[in-house]
Amino acid sequence: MSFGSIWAVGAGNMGGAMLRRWLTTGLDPARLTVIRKSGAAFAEGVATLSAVPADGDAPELLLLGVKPQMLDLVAGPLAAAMRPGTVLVSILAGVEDAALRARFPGARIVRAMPNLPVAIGQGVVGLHMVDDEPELRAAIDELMAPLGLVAWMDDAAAMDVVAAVAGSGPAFLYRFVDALAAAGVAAGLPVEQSAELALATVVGAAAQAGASDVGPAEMAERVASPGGSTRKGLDVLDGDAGLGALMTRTIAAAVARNREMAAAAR
Ligand SMILES: NC(=O)C1=CN([C@@H]2O[C@H](COP(=O)(O)OP(=O)(O)OC[C@H]3O[C@@H](n4cnc5c(N)ncnc54)[C@H](OP(=O)(O)O)[C@@H]3O)[C@@H](O)[C@H]2O)C=CC1
Ligand SMILES: O=C(O)[C@@H]1CCC=N1
Repeated sequence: MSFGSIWAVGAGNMGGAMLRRWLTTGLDPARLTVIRKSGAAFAEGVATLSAVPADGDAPELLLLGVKPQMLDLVAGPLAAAMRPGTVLVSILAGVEDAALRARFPGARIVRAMPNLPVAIGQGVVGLHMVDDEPELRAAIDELMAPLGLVAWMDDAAAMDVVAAVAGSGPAFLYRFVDALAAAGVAAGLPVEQSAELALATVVGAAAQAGASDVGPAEMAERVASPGGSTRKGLDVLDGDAGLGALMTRTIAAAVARNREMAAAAR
């Protein structure tokens, strides 16, 4: 990895998942300092602090992983501690490049939008950088590669959509699993068995789709025998008020909230 020293400010569900994956794929814990509100130990060999050190050696890379609403609590002390040229990777939903630049003058800013499956190397990380710095881009690619699929977005506005589709996406899928299980119960399956079958079905189907050389639409066709029961179910999902309309509203609501958080940070 090209970055010698890393500070992570915030190491909760998302920041923590990224850091743990980096540690399990070879990041030397001695190069990482975690700064989190509680100061609770993060991982063996990783220095953990409860506040930004006033006189510490500024890092080469800063991973900003607090909630967007906490940005102004940490920005002042962090900006004072950073050196010109520090790379700041922000995973804050919504918060735009200009808002980060205003708070961290002199930093080289990269926005990243990850999701929780990065913990097992099967996540998605959307990336956006305003400045054209090919070397930095290559270093960020190398940093993110162990986390899963990496996708650079040219358009900054697309990051709010990436946050909804990929960042929030796992939560939407978990709801689908629960809804499938609940529907199974409503149709007569025992509660625990329905939950087990629904989860195993989604895990197996997702893994197969991921390994397939045909798209999900064709995969669905292979399940639906002509005149069979899957077609009847798909007719419901594909209807006017079906899954397409529901997902459009779901993503629109999440994107709108990301844009609200962006506005609040301006
Ligand atoms: N959760 C997700 O799936 C995704 C989240 N994100 C983004 O990640 C960011 C973090 O979200 P998430 O991990 O879910 O949130 P969490 O609440 O799980 O983690 C927040 C982290 O911030 C730390 N923190 C809070 N206040 C301070 C402070 N004043 N100084 C230093 N550290 C502080 C907390 O410390 P402590 O550990 O001590 O409590 C914690 O480590 C958000 O900006 C969100 O938009 C992006 C994509 C997906
Ligand atoms: O809910 C949130 O605000 C963040 C953004 C993407 C996933 N979690």
